[in-house]
Amino acid sequence: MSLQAKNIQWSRGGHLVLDGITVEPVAGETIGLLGPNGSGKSSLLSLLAGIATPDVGRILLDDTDIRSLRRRQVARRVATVDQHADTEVDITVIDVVRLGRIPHRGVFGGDEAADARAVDRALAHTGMASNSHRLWHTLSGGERQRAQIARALAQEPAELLLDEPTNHLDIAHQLEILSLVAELPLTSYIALHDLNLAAMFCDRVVVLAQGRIVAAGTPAEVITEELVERVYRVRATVTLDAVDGYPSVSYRPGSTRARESSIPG
Ligand SMILES: Nc1ncnc2c1ncn2[C@@H]1O[C@H](COP(=O)(O)OP(=O)(O)OP(=O)(O)O)[C@@H](O)[C@H]1O
Repeated sequence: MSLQAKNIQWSRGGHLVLDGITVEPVAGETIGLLGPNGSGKSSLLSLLAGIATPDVGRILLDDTDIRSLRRRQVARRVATVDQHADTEVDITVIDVVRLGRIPHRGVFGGDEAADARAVDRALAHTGMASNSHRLWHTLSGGERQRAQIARALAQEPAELLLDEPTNHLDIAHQLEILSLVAELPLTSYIALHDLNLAAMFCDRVVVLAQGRIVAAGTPAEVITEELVERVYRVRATVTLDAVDGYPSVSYRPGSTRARESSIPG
């Protein structure tokens, strides 16, 4: 159940962006979308969010094709945090978080008490309650990212889609944001470039290359030296963490990029 992609194909400008994509998370799982630049991670997220529509295949929200749902119905279930989630308008954190309640408002307004409770819960969950009246331009990158996640949580979604949520964050904030997301009782899809962070925080990972799935499974099954070389053309040593058992990647100088890609088509 949950939010699933079934045999998706999607082209843009005559270019096959995604082909034969099936991802079927169990409710509550954190799914890492991995793959080189241009492999299709953001495109898949936009299809899962219902922002774009596949040419072939279906995006199912539980058992319902997302195409048959109204925008507002989807937004009540699926929240997104974009790579470039930012605002030029200098509003306060709490006003940003309140935007998450828009899908819950009807023509005659919404339930103000429920809105306030959801906003308070989202601020508390992301550790932003004490920052709620700060102006956007005074926030650090990590605080802005937390505010955007709070806005998504105020939506009270069952599914959360995040496109490189750790971009531009220092390592402490990367760990903090991903711990926060992984602990949420939601189904999450996270596009990530950092294989070590994906290994630490994702229940399962899906690796895309040239718009196709080239590997999928638990991080320990998927993130191997062979995979890193085949997909990224980079030599690496992969060891299993002695305490937690997840794979840990150390890169070795001297990539293998010069060789022709052998990614299966
Ligand atoms: N609207 C579009 N028109 C033409 N090509 C597109 C369009 N959207 C995506 N693409 C192409 O689809 C491919 C996948 O892009 P996408 O942004 O999904 O990859 P990505 O894995 O998220 O990349 P990155 O890691 O660089 O963010 C790229 O080759 C991109 O140029």
